[in-house]
Amino acid sequence: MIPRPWHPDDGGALLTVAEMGRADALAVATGVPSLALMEAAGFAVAREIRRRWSPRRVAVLCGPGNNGGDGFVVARHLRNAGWPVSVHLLGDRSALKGDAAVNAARWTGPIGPLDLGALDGAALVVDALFGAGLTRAVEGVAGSVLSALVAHHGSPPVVAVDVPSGLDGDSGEVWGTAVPAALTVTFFRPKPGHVLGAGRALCGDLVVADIGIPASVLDDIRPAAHLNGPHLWRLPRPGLRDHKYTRGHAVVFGGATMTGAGRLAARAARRLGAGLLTVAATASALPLYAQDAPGVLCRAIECPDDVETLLEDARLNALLLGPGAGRGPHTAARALSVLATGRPTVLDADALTSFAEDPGALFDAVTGPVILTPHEGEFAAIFPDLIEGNRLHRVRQAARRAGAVVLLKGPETVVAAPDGSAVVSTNGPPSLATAGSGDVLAGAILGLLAQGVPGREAAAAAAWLHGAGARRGPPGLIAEDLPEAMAQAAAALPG
Ligand SMILES: NC(=O)C1=CN([C@@H]2O[C@H](COP(=O)(O)OP(=O)(O)OC[C@H]3O[C@@H](n4cnc5c(N)ncnc54)[C@H](O)[C@@H]3O)[C@@H](O)[C@H]2O)[C@H](O)CC1
Ligand SMILES: [K+]
Repeated sequence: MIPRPWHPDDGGALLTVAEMGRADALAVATGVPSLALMEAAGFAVAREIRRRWSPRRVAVLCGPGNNGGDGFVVARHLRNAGWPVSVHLLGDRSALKGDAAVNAARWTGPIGPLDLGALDGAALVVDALFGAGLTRAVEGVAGSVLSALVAHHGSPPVVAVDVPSGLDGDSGEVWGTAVPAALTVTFFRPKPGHVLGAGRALCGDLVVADIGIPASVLDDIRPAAHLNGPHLWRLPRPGLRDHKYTRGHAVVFGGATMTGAGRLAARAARRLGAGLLTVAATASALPLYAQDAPGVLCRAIECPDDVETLLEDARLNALLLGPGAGRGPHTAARALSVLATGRPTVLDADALTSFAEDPGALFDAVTGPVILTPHEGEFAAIFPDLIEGNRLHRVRQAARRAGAVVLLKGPETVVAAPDGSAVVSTNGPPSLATAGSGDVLAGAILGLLAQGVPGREAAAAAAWLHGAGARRGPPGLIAEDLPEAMAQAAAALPG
């Protein structure tokens, strides 16, 4: 039975290169010969090729390590199926070791050198040059071949073994040059680099093949990163005995002039199930909030004392500050008052940038469950030393430093918790890049917090529903469409 190709919505663990190496070793320790793993890997790549293309001239480019070893297995299976196959090796055959050497010996055809001539007449190229072992930019003749393949713009199509050569499997960043693949076949579980940054586009179709590594190895590895999906969290479902007072009472601190952001957040919180929603804003702005949604409660706050009085009400169990708040000391001061309650709190937008001069003041004030929801610019404002490099590492470090869940928005939204666990969300379509989309996301998290969903799960679930809701919407999606679309996506989930 050919396994259904893995789809990003399948979710599941993301294994770093090191974790994948441990999975390999644990599998071997359970009695699975490493040679069997290589055979299964190469067989899977050949199988996926044969599923997609009719027989044609294939050039298999083999590197000096086990990625190259996989390539020899691919070549053997394609030739056994009657395909015309040529193999081109980087480096000397005598330098091959272990399973790669065994499979080079099992290849009974000629082994040519890796050079630009290897591509002549090829109607398909198998990239088995470098995989998990890549440690630096590919140079020399291999670099020239990669550059030539890049220049060919996918003609002939390239099939990458494990990862496209040149791609860092952990970060999705490129070491110098990397070849865009029409198809990437990886093994056991995807790597962060398959779903982050440049890696997402470079991989083309991603197939995650089962090569015989028992899933039980994950119990030992305990992977820190997961692809987001409904299996990671549970949405609250109101029961027969529930009523508005049992489904939480959320508060949106609304802007005095920019009221749109607060209104979107309030709508999202209610659509995600908050029982009661109070908008706290200046008296002059309240009519705008009230007329927008009759179901919203309004509370005038004109000064810090009014905020303190409001927060004395312990029924207000989830708080959001930031959308439309305006950047400055007044917003920072209000954020500190909100954080002092220790109640589940979402800080977004200006509630983050207002601490740009002193991020430590924000982090020191975090005592309860707090979720920060910056986009890249707001992230840079409060984590100025974490703006370069591996996205997963950056957000993890930020979460640890802040002692809060950090959700960094982008084409791949990353949610990290202070304990190092992280979730990558890749289901958000480009249509989410529209004004107000972030306000809706912050409000959705608030709505789930109000119903008792823990911070990390609330952020992950909201991020996933944000993408799923947007994908249900029209291409010309506007933020106003999102709360209801997200509620529909939530309703469509089983259980
Ligand atoms: N369960 C598994 O993980 C399986 C993995 N398989 C395949 O094995 C490769 C990883 O093999 P490895 O030998 O560790 O590394 P590579 O083949 O990716 O790299 C070869 C070798 O190249 C050297 N090197 C690194 N960077 C450069 C560079 N820029 N220029 C030149 N040389 C470089 C370095 O010494 C590397 O060791 C994995 O991707 C899978 O395809 C198993 O076959 C199946 C199970
Ligand atoms: K490769």
